[in-house]
Amino acid sequence: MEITFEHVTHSYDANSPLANLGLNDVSLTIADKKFTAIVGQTGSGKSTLVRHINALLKPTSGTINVGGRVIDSETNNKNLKSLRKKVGMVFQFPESQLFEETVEKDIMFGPMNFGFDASDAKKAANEMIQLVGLDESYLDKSPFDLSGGQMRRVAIAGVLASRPETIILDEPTAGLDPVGRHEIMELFKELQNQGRTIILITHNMDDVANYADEMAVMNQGKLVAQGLPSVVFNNQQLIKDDLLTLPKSAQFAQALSQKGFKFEKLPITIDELGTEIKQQVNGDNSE
Ligand SMILES: Nc1ncnc2c1ncn2[C@@H]1O[C@H](COP(=O)(O)OP(=O)(O)OP(=O)(O)O)[C@@H](O)[C@H]1O
Repeated sequence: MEITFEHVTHSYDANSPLANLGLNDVSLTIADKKFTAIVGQTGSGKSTLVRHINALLKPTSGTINVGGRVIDSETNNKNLKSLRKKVGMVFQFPESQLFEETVEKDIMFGPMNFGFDASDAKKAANEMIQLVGLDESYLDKSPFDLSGGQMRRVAIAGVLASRPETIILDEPTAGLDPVGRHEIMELFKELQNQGRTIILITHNMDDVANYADEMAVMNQGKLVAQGLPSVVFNNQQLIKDDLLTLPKSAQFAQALSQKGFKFEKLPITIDELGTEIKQQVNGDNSE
């Protein structure tokens, strides 16, 4: 589903549309079926931006077009179910929203709310628990008997169970250990491979470099850059202005530049860095 923001401004001050701007005249297209990362310093407007996609927030001015559904300041709260079924949102620390007695009931809650009948919701719970890397035996457990990482997976399964076309992830791996983070990121990539649109808010630039097709950089409510990660991470001005930090491979390449290595373009993943170093070392040897 393509998502387009046109001149979207959001003021958190109900009395003054020009004060406390969470978003300031943002125009942006998020491509269908791609993996798009939204980055920016804390308070730059990332969460405010994505909360407009399922109309949790309405723009003060401007419009958002979500696969043909237009959201503007006049959008009525009453008819949002079909939109919210299509756009699943995993909030920061989603496990804090678990509340049912069993994992199964928790995962079924979303689909039931969106009109699935009980047997379809049960089937979805069964599929999704496995998709997030837990076996069926977890379905009968209390969510509160699980580890933090397991609870996170259950909460994600609950969002996936309604089979949204677009999945918005607001720092979904915050607080997870590196192995847990890797597994969850691989799951999101797999969901994209199955045809979903993935939108990820993150502070982890390695995840952006490794998984995203496109990235958008926010600062003070404005969109300051958008494009391929390999291009955006090579925008020196963004780095200089402290609007973006580099993935580790690019940082390492920068350090190597001080030791005589030359990079026309900073490599942003370990694979790219490895290839560059190999070429340069082999090149030196053959001289
Ligand atoms: N409910 C709210 N009421 C008033 N101001 C808010 C509210 N939520 C966010 N803001 C303000 O809007 C701006 C953007 O906040 P937002 O949460 O969208 O940033 P963010 O980039 O997601 O930050 P973080 O990385 O810390 O999650 C900030 O200045 C913030 O203080």
